[in-house]
Amino acid sequence: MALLPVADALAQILSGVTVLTEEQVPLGTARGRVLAASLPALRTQPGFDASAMDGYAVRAQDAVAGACLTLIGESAAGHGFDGRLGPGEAIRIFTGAPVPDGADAVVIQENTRREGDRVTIEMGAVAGRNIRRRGLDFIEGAASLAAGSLLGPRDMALAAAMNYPAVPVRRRPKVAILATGDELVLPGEAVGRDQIVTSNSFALAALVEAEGGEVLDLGIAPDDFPALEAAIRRARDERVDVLITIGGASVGDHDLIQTALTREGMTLGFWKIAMRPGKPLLHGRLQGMHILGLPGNPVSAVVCGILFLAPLLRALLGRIDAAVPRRRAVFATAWPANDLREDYLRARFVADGESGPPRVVPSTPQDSSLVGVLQQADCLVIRPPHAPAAKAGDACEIIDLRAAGY
Ligand SMILES: Nc1nc2c(c(=O)[nH]1)N[C@H]1C(S)=C(S)[C@@H](COP(=O)(O)OP(=O)(O)OC[C@H]3O[C@@H](n4cnc5c(N)ncnc54)[C@H](O)[C@@H]3O)O[C@H]1N2
Ligand code: MOO
Repeated sequence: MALLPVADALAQILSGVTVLTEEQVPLGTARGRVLAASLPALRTQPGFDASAMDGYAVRAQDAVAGACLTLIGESAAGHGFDGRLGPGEAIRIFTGAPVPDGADAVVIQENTRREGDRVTIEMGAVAGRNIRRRGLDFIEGAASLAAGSLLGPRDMALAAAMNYPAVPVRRRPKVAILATGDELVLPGEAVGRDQIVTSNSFALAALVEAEGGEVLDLGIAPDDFPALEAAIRRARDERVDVLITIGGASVGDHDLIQTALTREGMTLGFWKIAMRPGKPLLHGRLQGMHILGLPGNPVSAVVCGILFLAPLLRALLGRIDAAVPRRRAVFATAWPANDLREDYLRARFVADGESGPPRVVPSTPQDSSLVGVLQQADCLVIRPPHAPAAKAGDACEIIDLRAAGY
């Protein structure tokens, strides 16, 4: 059976996505959430012409160098001056305070000399100088935050300044994670002679949380149908949006996950893709659930998580930037030709101080069981199917794992 190309597998997963419903959350809890609607400004900022400096509000035509003006009052932030500035007059003003009617410039106090209620201008004023015009920042009604954006600290500042006490965001996707295998124990448990510690469940839970999802941890199921089917039913009963299974996806006698999922009602989308690591990836739907059956090898599970689970979660959240970003790099060493599977090589950047695209060295060995190599990697080098042998200096495409926060 021909293996499905990586791009087709991703397109198939994303084609079945319905964006999640929206909910209102208090602004203070909205960091990391995805906006469900664009937010127009609810006010104009600044709402009045405001001083950018501490000094004196003046009429520029009066405040020439050497002029002596009469001080008639004060305008402070939160306490503006009620009257109007007349010819030959000045008003003491502070940063953020409303510029009084009649004034058209602010002279900073370092450029003046003050004696009682007299202010001598030492450097002439320029009309408009040191004044932030009303609406300089944003205007009421103008759309400033786009639907589908992920709210970070700077977005929070703008939403607050625009006067939103709460914002409409997408519901968090709920993701069940099921590790499978008789050999698995949890970190800290006694590890028998034939056993290993589950690592994938932790990587994938972290990935789900980093992408704004909520994890339902289904723990570890042994390689038997009753246990697997009970876990699948639990995910279905909890109405999760995505069920991730780890392991048991290949062709061995103990690889039961596809049969268990099918028995529980899954409609298979695809199984086996032209990718290394990640060949036995499985995708299907069971009622409302998206199902991703990830291979058990730790690198395969994590790379499939980055390539397929992250975009799936972003699509469910309606994110504008659903694709995992790729960038150009160059090989710092030679690398052999590729076969029919699209390869995602764990690689490190060469810190040689040179400018230009990053130079990368694929790690050796590339075995998909190596958690240590994966953790040390800076990026994944993408090798298209049948890519010819590369020599040092040849261009390549990478996923920058560190920049992506993975
Ligand atoms: N005859 C063939 N054998 C295999 C093929 C194939 O095409 N023909 N594909 C290989 C590829 S590629 C992969 S990838 C693996 C995937 O196998 P499974 O998805 O069935 O995974 P398991 O056999 O259950 O486990 C593989 C490996 O990973 C370890 N593992 C499993 N779960 C975890 C976990 N939660 N944390 C850490 N490590 C885990 C498990 O102990 C095994 O060592 O199949 C190849 N075989
Ligand atoms: O594709 Mo498997 O994922 O090479 O190790």
